Formats: sequence, C-alpha cells, structure tokens
Amino acid sequence: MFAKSTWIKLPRNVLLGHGVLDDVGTAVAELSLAGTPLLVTSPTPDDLAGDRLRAQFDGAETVTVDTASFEAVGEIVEAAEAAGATFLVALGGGKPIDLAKMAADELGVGFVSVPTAASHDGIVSGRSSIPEGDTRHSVAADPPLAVIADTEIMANAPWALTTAGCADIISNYTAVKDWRLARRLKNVEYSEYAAALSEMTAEMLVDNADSIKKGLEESAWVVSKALVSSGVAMSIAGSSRPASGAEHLFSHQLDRIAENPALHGHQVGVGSILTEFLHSGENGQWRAIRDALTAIGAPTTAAELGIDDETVIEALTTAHTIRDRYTILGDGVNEEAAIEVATFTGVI
Ligand SMILES: NC(=O)C1=CN([C@@H]2O[C@H](COP(=O)(O)OP(=O)(O)OC[C@H]3O[C@@H](n4cnc5c(N)ncnc54)[C@H](OP(=O)(O)O)[C@@H]3O)[C@@H](O)[C@H]2O)C=CC1
Ligand SMILES: O=C(CO)COP(=O)(O)O
Ligand SMILES: [Zn+2]
Repeated sequence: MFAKSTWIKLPRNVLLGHGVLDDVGTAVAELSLAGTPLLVTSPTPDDLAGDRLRAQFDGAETVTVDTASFEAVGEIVEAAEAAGATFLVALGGGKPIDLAKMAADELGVGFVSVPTAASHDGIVSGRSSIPEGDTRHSVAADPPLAVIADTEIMANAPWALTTAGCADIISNYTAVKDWRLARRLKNVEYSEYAAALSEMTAEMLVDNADSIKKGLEESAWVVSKALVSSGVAMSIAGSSRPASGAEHLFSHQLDRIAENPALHGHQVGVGSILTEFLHSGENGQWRAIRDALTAIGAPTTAAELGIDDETVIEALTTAHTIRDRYTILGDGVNEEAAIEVATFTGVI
C-alpha cells in the first residue's frame, strides 16, 4: 500500500554504557532543553538512582508512581504544570517510562528515558501501553528525545528483567508473521523496512545468546541495543505491529485475568511458542523459539510463568477480543484447539 506521507519520529540521542547515569544532565544540555524537568520514577529505581539523577537537576521535583493507569498520567501532568517543568525525565522500568512518555505528549514537552532495566522495548519506543478496565491501550506518543541506558545499573537489576527483555525481542518473529498475515487478509498498512529490522533484531539477539549471561554487564549492552533497534522498527512502522502480534494479545489478556501475572516479556515469549505453532504447525519454528528462550533462561511453560494451565487456555481462547488487531488468532481459537496447541508445545 502506498502511503502519501510518512512521519518517522526517532530518539535523537542514545547513550549506552557503564556509569552513563551521571551523564543525563550533559545529554539534556546537548538537546538544548531549557528549564527544569519533572523527574518521574517508581520506588525501587528511585532508591537505586534517584539521588544521582537529582544531583544533575537543581531544584527538580520528583513524582513517584506505583501503578500504570490513565489517572497516574493525569497526576504527572498536574505535577509538571504545578512545578512549571519544561520537560520530563523518567527513571525506571516500563511503568514510569510509559506514564511519563504519555504525560509529556499531553503536555507537549520533551521527554528523556533513563531505563534501569532492559525489560522490554517500550523503554525506547514511541508507544505507551496503558491498561484500562478490560482493555489495554497502545497509545502513540513521541519517542524519547534521548535514551540514557546505564549498563551497570541494568546489569545489577534482577536477572529476570533482562531475560524478559530478551523474550520481548524474540517474540518479534511471530509479531512480524501476524503483521504479514494481516496485510494479506486485511490489507493493513505494512512496512517491509520495519518488518526486516524487527526480524533482524531478533535474529541478532538469538545469535548472541552466548553473551547474554547473568553477571555479565555485556548482556545489558547487547539486550539494550536490541531494544533500541526494536523501538526504532516500531517508530518506522508508526505502530507496534513489528513487535506486537498475537503473542502480545495473549500476554495482555494474562495481565487482565491471571491472579499474579508474570513479566511482560516472559508472557509474550510463551505466547510466541503458542502462536508460532498456530502459524506453522507441529513441524514449524516453535521449537526454535522455545530453544532460544531456554538458551537465555526465559520461561517456556505455564508453570515457569507461575500461571495455572486453565488461565493460559482462557487467555489463548479470548486474546483475540482484547484489541482490534488481526492476527493468527483470527476470530478466536476454541478451547479444544487451545488445549491441543498448549499440550503439544509443552506449555501446559
Ligand atoms: N510502551 C511499550 O511498548 C510497552 C510498555 N509496557 C509497559 O511497561 C510496564 C512493565 O514494564 P516493566 O519494566 O516490567 O515494569 P516496571 O517498571 O513495573 O518494573 C518491573 C519491576 O522491576 C523493578 N525495577 C526496575 N528497575 C530495577 C532495578 N534496576 N533493580 C531492581 N528492580 C528494578 C520495579 O520496581 P518498582 O516496583 O519500584 O517500580 C518493578 O517492581 C507495564 O506498565 C506495561 O504496560 C510493556 C511492554 C511494552
Ligand atoms: O510490547 C510492545 C512491543 O514489544 C508494545 O506492544 P503493544 O502495542 O501490544 O502494547
Ligand atoms: Zn512487548
């Protein structure tokens, strides 16, 4: 399909490395952002790195968020207005980053992302994923002007957050398959560049699985680069399609119905095993996806996610209802088929 005009918004500066947390002020100065920011964080990242960040922004106020919601976005907007903040800096995992990204968009001010965990590609992308009641909104927002990812901090984060980031990238394989299917069946807007970048990112991560090991700072570096690349694919596409297909619908549904949902990346990884099977059957690539997840130490079963089998089946049979996004789930997988795919792949 020929798009009359395309507007691709990308981060301007990406700073990645050991100790770069102390360079946020310099990176912001380089962007010519005037005035004082509002710092947005959550409790643990605040404890770990809040003071080092505040030391670089005289007089900046801090808002600490606990849960992702549209109300929390409203609170950040109010706090920024009250403080006269001219831009936002988010420090933490996906929660404070998504909320600040959306609040910055509402305020029409710049936004800088300082991830403390390599947990998923939302730390870089131009999308905020916010739950509301029974649905989840993937809201377009400007991507961060700068991403400052301190590999020392990320490498010291719980290892599960890093394996979740890896699994989020590995899930790009099935996301792109869903995108191509939707293009063929529903004529949805598609970008071969974004699809190729997304697939290549997953390929490179899997090829580098050997350097992704607990205790190795290089892991945080490899994974962060992949997350940046996947975020750029979403920016080129102008949607999360290159990195979010049926496996994400499955995960979003688990977030709603599971008593204790697992990490986003871990859920989409298991979802990817299931949806790859749906795409290409028992002799398809689902084993390669499962083995890639195993190689980096991410869950491949419901038990490893800490979610019971019934909930996994319910999520798989109802995931298609969560959002208007055509995928291999079509108009729904029935319970018998869901049990068959989950059993064959060893997920349950
Ligand atoms: N925009 C997008 O494209 C996407 C957005 N998302 C959104 O991101 C959120 C989930 O992201 P995720 O990063 O998992 O969530 P969080 O921001 O909730 O972080 C996960 C956990 O890790 C803790 N944490 C963060 N950094 C460190 C660290 N360095 N050391 C120790 N603990 C740390 C957090 O602490 P604390 O509890 O104190 O915050 C939290 O308990 C959801 O809101 C989801 O909707 C998910 C995928 C994609
Ligand atoms: O998680 C994402 C990409 O990895 C974003 O996807 P959603 O648009 O489904 O929230
Ligand atoms: Zn994701």
